[in-house]
Amino acid sequence: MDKNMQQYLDKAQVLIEALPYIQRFNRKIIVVKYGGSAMVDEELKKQVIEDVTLLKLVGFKPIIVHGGGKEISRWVGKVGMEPQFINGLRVTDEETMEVAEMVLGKVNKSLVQMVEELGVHAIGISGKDGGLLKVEKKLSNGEDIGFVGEVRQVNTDIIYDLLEKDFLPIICPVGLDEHYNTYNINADDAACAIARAVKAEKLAFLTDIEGVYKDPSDPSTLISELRVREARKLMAEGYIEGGMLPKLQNCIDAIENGVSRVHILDGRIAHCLLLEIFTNKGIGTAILHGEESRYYHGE
Ligand SMILES: Nc1ncnc2c1ncn2[C@@H]1O[C@H](COP(=O)(O)OP(=O)(O)O)[C@@H](O)[C@H]1O
Ligand SMILES: CC(=O)N[C@@H](CCC(=O)OP(=O)(O)O)C(=O)O
Repeated sequence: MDKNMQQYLDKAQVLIEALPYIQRFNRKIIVVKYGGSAMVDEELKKQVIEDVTLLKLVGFKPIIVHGGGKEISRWVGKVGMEPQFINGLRVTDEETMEVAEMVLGKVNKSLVQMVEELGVHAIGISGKDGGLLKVEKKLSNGEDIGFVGEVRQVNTDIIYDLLEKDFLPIICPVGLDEHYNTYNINADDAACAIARAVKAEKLAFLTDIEGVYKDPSDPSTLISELRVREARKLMAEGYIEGGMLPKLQNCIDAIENGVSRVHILDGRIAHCLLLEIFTNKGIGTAILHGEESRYYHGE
């Protein structure tokens, strides 16, 4: 067989291998939390958007919930303020809230634009639209950190309507409280609340690190399968810091509340989403409820 023919056959084989996964996830909701840390490289950003668009085109129902923490910090710095975080959450005064909402709105529409360019219709909304995310003030260990919201209610109607009309929803983490004040929501919190509310088949957090390390200073301690009780232990013992704290808390929350599969993936790896969904490579960290394996039965 000539070399060209072999290459075509290899490509066909890849598609055939994807078949059981396409069947498994057909019409299923997959929430992709796309973090600001994994948005800094334009080429990678394009690949993430291509992956999500492909998921949509093969019959899944992806929803993107995005962050933009790095970009917000850059703009907060530009207006002469110092970004401040407590336990991975941004201390958000009125001025910071204004900057955050502007930046998140811009990120939102840039993602919409990229999906549209690929020929799929996306609708970008914030948690304010259609009463999507109703919040209460969130405290950090009892401390007031400003306009930081905890999601109390998700209006799933708007999400289902968009999915039914075949739009790809792209959601930014800003919400309203009962008095219609604007709140900044950690994007991991928003993604988890949405995944729970729609009972997503999968929630994937795309970030800028391989996954969860037992010891963040030693990459050989990457954990492939992390059980809820181990995750709690790691947090209690202080192995989890910064932005990984809300992420892991949300992973636990999601897996304990009806989301079937929860993963932390390295958004710096080209096409990490496709690799995770369509192959048995086992990249990143899978958060598991009990003793089950991250690999589907029979694989
Ligand atoms: N034990 C740990 N394992 C992996 N990452 C950790 C750990 N502890 C802290 N981190 C930090 O968490 C960061 C990911 O959180 P964050 O920067 O908020 O990402 P995102 O913007 O994608 O939400 C990593 O870049 C890493 O520096
Ligand atoms: C309250 C809070 O921390 N809000 C986050 C919202 C954006 C976000 O979460 O972005 P990443 O996913 O890129 O970290 C912030 O202001 O940075």
